[in-house]
Formats: sequence, C-alpha cells, structure tokens
Amino acid sequence: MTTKMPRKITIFDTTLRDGEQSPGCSMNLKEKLEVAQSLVDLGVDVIEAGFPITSIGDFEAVREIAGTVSGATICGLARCREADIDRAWEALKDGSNTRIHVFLATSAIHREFKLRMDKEEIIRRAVEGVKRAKSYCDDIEFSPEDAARTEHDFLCQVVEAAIAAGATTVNIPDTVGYATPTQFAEVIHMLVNRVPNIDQTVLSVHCHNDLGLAVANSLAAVENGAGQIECTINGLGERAGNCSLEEAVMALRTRSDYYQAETGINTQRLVPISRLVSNITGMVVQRNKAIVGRNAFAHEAGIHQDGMLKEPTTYEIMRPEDVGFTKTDLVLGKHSGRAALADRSRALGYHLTDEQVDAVFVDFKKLADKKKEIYDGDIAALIEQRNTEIGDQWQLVSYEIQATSGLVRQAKIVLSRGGQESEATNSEGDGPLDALFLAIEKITGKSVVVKDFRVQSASRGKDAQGESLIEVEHNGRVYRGRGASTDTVEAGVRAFLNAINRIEAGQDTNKPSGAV
Ligand SMILES: CC(=O)SCCNC(=O)CCNC(=O)[C@H](O)C(C)(C)COP(=O)(O)OP(=O)(O)OC[C@H]1O[C@@H](n2cnc3c(N)ncnc32)[C@H](O)[C@@H]1OP(=O)(O)O
Ligand SMILES: CC(C)C(=O)C(=O)O
Ligand SMILES: [Mg+2]
Repeated sequence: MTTKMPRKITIFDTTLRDGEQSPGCSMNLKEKLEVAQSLVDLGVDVIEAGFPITSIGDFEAVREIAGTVSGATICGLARCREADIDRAWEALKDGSNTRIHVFLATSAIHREFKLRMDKEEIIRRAVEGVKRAKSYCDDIEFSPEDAARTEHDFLCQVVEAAIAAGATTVNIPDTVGYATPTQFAEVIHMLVNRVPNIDQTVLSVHCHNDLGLAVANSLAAVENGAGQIECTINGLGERAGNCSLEEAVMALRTRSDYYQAETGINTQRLVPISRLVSNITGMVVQRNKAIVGRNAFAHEAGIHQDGMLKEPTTYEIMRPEDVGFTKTDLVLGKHSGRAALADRSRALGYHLTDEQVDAVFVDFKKLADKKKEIYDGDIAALIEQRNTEIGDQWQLVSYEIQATSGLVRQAKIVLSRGGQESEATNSEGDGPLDALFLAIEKITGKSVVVKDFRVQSASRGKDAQGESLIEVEHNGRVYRGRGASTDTVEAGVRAFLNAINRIEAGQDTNKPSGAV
C-alpha cells in the first residue's frame, strides 16, 4: 500500500492588514511588532504587515517588521498605482524575505461603479502593477479583488495576464463573502483547468465571512488545488471578518485523512496568540468560538462528562493541549521570581526585554500582595497595561469618590505628568466613573464622548482583576483605552486615561500611530 504525501498549504496571515481594517482594531507600532513576532512563533509562512501608502504609521510598522522580524515572508499591500507600489517597496526593502501584494478589482460592479474602468484597462493596469512590483522584488502576489463575483472568462484572462507579468502567487478573494463552498470550489477548479500558465504560480484564496462561510469556502478551495490560505487570528477582519486561521489550520490537521494536506503551524501557539490579539485589539473572543473559545473544550452535561472520564475521544476530536490550552493556568504567586514571570510571559506569546520583565515584575509583586493567586489572564492584563503606556503621559496618582446610590457628592482625582501633580474635583456626573472622567477632562483639557465602555474579569475568583476597555470620540476620531486593576473603578479610570493619552499621542483607531 502506498501512502500519499500530504500537500503543504502556505499560511498567509493578514491580521495586521485586513484584520486591522476591522473597525476599532488599529494597532500601534509596538503592538504590531508584538503580534508579528508571535506570528513567527506560530509558524505562519507569510505575514501581511500592512498597506504602506495608508499612513506614516502603517508605513513605519511595515518597515520595522520587515527590518527586524525574521522567520516569515513579510508582505505589504499596494493598489495598482505607481505611488502605492513604490511606497510598499520603500517599506519592505530592508527585509530579507519580502513580498509585494498588488490588487485590482475585476467584477462588473467594481469596474463600473468604483474604478470606472473597462475590462481592457483593468488588464493593462494589473499587468503594469505586477511588472512594476516585479522590478523591485521577485515574490509578487496579485489579487483580482471581488474575484468571486467576476465573470469566469474575464477572471481567467486577468489571472493568465498577471502570471505572465510575473505574479508568483495569484490570490482569489471572495471580498464580500458572497461565495458558497460548492460554487467557490468550482471557481478554483475552473482556474486550475482553464488558465494555461497556472502551474507557474501558487493559487491562493482570501475569503470573507459575511455568510459565515469563510472557512468552509477556503477548505473547499484547498480540495480543488489552492495552495495558500489567507486568514487572520480569531477571524478578525473587515465587516464579519476573514477566514479564521485557527479554524482552517485545525480542520486541515484534524481531518488530514480527508484533505491530505498539512501546514507548518505550531498549533500549541494558537490559544496564546488568540489571547494576545484579543487583548491588543479589544475584540473579545466569544466563549463558544471553535478552537480558541473558553468553552471549546468545556463539558458540562453529565453524559458527556461520563464519556470524557471513560475515554476523552468520545466527545473531543482534538486534544486541548494541541491548540495550547493548559490544564490549569495557575502558575505564579507572591513568592515567584523574575525567571518564572519571564517564562510564563513567553508561554503567553509575549516577547519582553529584560527591562520590560523588570517593569512588569514590579506590578506583578504589587498585585500578588493584593491577590491570592495570579492567573494567566492577570499576567496578560499587566503586560498589556504596560504595552499601552505612551511616552510623556498622564499618570494616575490617586482618586477619591463620595457617592450614595448614584448621587455623586464629590469626586477628586490627582494626576501627574513629567513629575508635576495636578488635582481636580467635580460633583457632577451620572455616577462615580462619570464624575471621575469629568474631573480628568478638567485637568487634561480634552473633552470626549464615551462610545463604548466595558469591564470584564481578567481571570477568575472574587479578587480577580477587572479589565476595562473604553472607546471615546474626540474631534470626530475614535480612540481606544485599556486599564486593569483589582479595583474596577480604578480599572475604568486607567482605561479612560489611556484613551486621553492616545489622543495626545495621535493614536486613534482609524489611523495607526504616526499617521498623517
Ligand atoms: C478589499 C480590501 O481590503 S482593499 C484594502 C482596503 N483598505 C483600505 O482602504 C485601508 C487603507 N486606505 C486608505 O488609507 C485610503 O483609502 C488610501 C490612502 C489608500 C487612498 O485614499 P484616497 O486617495 O483619499 O482615496 P479613497 O480612499 O477616497 O478612494 C480610493 C481610490 O482608489 C481607487 N482604487 C481602489 N482600488 C484600487 C486599486 N486596486 N488600484 C487602483 N486604484 C484603486 C478608487 O477607485 C478611488 O479612486 P478615485 O479617488 O480616483 O475615485
Ligand atoms: C486586498 C484584497 C486581497 C482583500 O482584502 C479582499 O479582496 O478582501
Ligand atoms: Mg479582504
């Protein structure tokens, strides 16, 4: 009997580009670097680090990632415009392993209403774009945007022309999540069979999740010859998101008997990176999310528990440890040292320098004095709190609040900046937090509208840290803030202050840091 060798599927992660396009999910440079490093640890083949023409912040992020992160191909996106392609290359040129990804929509709707180009012009622009990119770099990807709604004959023509012009990967996007698995499989099958030079390129897919079919469509494409899947951590991305990396990878692995395919993903890193991206973007992972949700391996029903106790495969098709869940996440306490903290931080997917470990260690000891047990969630919250810190920023010194049943008598807050303390009192507001926010606005002179405010538990137990996430609007732009503390009011105040500091640093969620 002969065993068929599994086909290697390239994993192209676009969390830092399409994922970041998700409203409210912009990341600053520090955060993007952290995610990029973790993607390398995860074993992805390609990291789409951004769209350099978008802003100075995005350009810098791509440049920094290309110049410092090794272990994966670093990719930058560009429209079929000279300025975009030149800017993408400018950002990528210091990297050793880089790809330019050029795209141009091909569907009738996009040609007529958005681009106002006819078919001939689309082909000409696509070819010119690929050729210009090729003049800089060997590894070129071309995407006919909205391919899933493009006429088949025209799609074949564009794909053939892009390959002839030098595209080493051709990516077929279902930009609006319109495709269905059987129909998308037919598109891939058709391209494989009709495009004469298809064997000179890697065929890729990029599926959106508007109908909840992104993973199913991507897998159907793999069955029909696609060799690359574009995906994101936690399925983050424009609107309903992109194909979820963890789901696609675990489907290929768990059903390798069916797909006869494999990836280079270190699956035990899936849960840590999911938590990292969720912490950074503030996009909470739903509890019943496949693979990485808190309930993905939880069993409450008696019959299931009975089965699990007798033989876990009765109710589990994957082992929790294979995706990075640990049996218990209680590891550290008051008597732990720096080595254990550094080790646990690494296991959680963070890359801290010795100085950063020292700084987090100070917070860790303070927390350990307040809390009996320190869980993974607590450590992640401490690290994230440090990550959100911005240069010359306002710091919380203390606060006092006098209130009875919603009636605020007085809120007093003391902040410091550059070693100088400022104090404000306030007796207005709908409650203690609102009163403290108004007092902060008095000191900083920044007036904002709170659009979203959440407090969640960072770990478990009555003494768990509260982790607060806030979104505020200032001068028409949205800013995010995060704060953690065992005192939930303080967590809220810290999150609000973090958002104010981001306003001052120009770090809104619509444009990454440094954007103009
Ligand atoms: C499916 C996707 O995910 S595509 C990626 C989407 N991501 C983003 O758009 C995020 C980053 N975008 C941005 O920062 C801005 O849109 C920029 C800087 C790229 C462009 O900004 P502006 O110059 O103000 O243009 P604006 O966004 O209003 O319109 C887009 C223009 O690009 C054109 N365009 C769109 N796609 C392409 C393409 N692939 N190739 C060439 N031109 C294109 C549109 O037709 C429009 O042109 P027009 O201004 O002549 O009508
Ligand atoms: C840029 C392209 C690949 C894209 O994101 C899409 O079409 O959804
Ligand atoms: Mg997309």
